[in-house]
Amino acid sequence: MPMTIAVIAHDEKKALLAEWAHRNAAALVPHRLIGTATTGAMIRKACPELHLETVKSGPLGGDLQIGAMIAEGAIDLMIFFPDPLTSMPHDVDVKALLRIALVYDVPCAFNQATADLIVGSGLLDRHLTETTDA
Ligand SMILES: O=C(CO)COP(=O)(O)O
Repeated sequence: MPMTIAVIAHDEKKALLAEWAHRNAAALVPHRLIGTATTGAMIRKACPELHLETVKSGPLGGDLQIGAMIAEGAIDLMIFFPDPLTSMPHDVDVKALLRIALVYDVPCAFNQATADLIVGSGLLDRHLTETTDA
């Protein structure tokens, strides 16, 4: 089955995430991506072939929408490149997203190195061969 993968980045890291998605487009294309609005728009521009839907922008509730999807069991993997050097008006939402991802044990990558390890592990490809009733 395809995975549902949340893709989120703060402004300073958006180009990095778009570049990562472009570099890993072949592995990502069979899966469903859910991005916060601005991150999603940048990824869509870099890789139009990806199946990407968007929620609201992070500061307008997008992090919380993705958090709610995590609570519902609808997110299999989260790739989130946060900016650790800039204060955010929606810091509490970012914290809530991280907390709920930990509560539900969602596999997460917070930088390019870890995102590469996850793709390199074959997790995305393995998931495709799994069936719902397996
Ligand atoms: O703010 C974000 C994550 O906290 C991301 O939101 P945008 O992708 O809309 O910038």
